[in-house]
Amino acid sequence: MRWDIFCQVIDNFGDIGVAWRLAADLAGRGEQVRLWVDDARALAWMAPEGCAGVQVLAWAQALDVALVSGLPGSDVWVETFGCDLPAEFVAAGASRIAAGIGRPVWLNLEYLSAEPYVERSHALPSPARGAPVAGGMKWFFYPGFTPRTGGLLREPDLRQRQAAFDAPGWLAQLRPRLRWEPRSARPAAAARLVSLFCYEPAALAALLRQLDEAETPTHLLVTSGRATAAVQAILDDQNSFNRSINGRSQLSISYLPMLTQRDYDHLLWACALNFVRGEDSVVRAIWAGQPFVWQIYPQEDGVHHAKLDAFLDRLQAPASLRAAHHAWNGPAAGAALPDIAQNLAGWRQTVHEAGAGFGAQADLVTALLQFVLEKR
Ligand SMILES: Cc1cn([C@H]2C[C@H](O)[C@@H](COP(=O)(O)OP(=O)(O)O[C@H]3O[C@@H](C)[C@H](O)[C@@H](O)[C@H]3O)O2)c(=O)[nH]c1=O
Repeated sequence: MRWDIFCQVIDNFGDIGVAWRLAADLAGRGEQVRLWVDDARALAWMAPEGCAGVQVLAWAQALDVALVSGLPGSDVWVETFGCDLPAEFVAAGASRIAAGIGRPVWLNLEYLSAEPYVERSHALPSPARGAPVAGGMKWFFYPGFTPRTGGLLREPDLRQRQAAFDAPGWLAQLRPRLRWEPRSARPAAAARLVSLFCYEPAALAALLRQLDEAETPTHLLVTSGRATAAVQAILDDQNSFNRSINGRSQLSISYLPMLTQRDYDHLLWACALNFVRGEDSVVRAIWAGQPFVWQIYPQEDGVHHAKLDAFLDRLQAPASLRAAHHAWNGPAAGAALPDIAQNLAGWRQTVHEAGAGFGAQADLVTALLQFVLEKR
């Protein structure tokens, strides 16, 4: 089938990250995908090699009815995260339908949540704005953690790639690309690797302090962008610097370049603990099977706290892992960060068991293909 996937970049990398992963997964299964995006800049580092079967187009091109009318028609329209399809694109599709040339299935791929409403809302229709198009219906497709949802993105070859992964070899080629933070300890060969992808968590200084004062060395691999800026802001602030990096000097810090999406997976597989954020990387952390702490995308009205708790319930997280998440996501005066070294083995077990359960369910693209075939 041919797919038109639309993506509007609001902020950060999750919109384009999810849209790209979906497009590439579909193409990997033989589907033809046009990905329309209003800001494709992140793809230059996320997926520099592109993907056979995925054509990236500028959103602005979809406003050109003549251009769209000249393209081959498609079988499925996907608007990611409620971005409305351009009226011009819908109009071009409507004339095609009026001429009896196909009728696309129109979907809205929603945000990921473990909350109960997802099972209730998944696969519900709603009257589409371009009513005569697509049978007048647009379908809500919700990713999720249970069989009554649309599932989680997981490429069919993921397990194989993971099993063949050579962590020491991958880390050796990464090393020359790292930028060492001179205010931290020198990287120790035997250090535990921890990756950090976050916004500005209130407990970041506490984490640095704990790792620095631990019994054993840690090498913190800090992702490019906000995580790097957040760590540097703590180190630059003399007060919190003194409070954070003043112990046994067990913590070394390196800054990563922007990694490709594939290499970000490799990072998660290579580390003994991953701090992840947003929608896409938390799913990748689950598949990595290593313990993780998730910083959920904060929403102004605070509704993300309920969303976080629903996720922790779904994970069957033990009290220590819940406390870690509450400290990591909490307000400045929130819960204390539990001792990581003491809890790591238990957290690994939790992630392992939850991942096995989620992995036994149909993945999102499998579910999506089946859904589209039913609605055609
Ligand atoms: C750090 C890093 C990330 N990535 C990728 C992994 C993911 O696909 C993507 C990051 O996306 P996320 O994990 O979702 O986190 P994010 O915080 O960047 O994106 C957020 O965007 C908001 C608009 C959404 O509402 C949030 O739910 C969330 O998705 O970037 C790389 O490819 N290379 C890297 O070096």
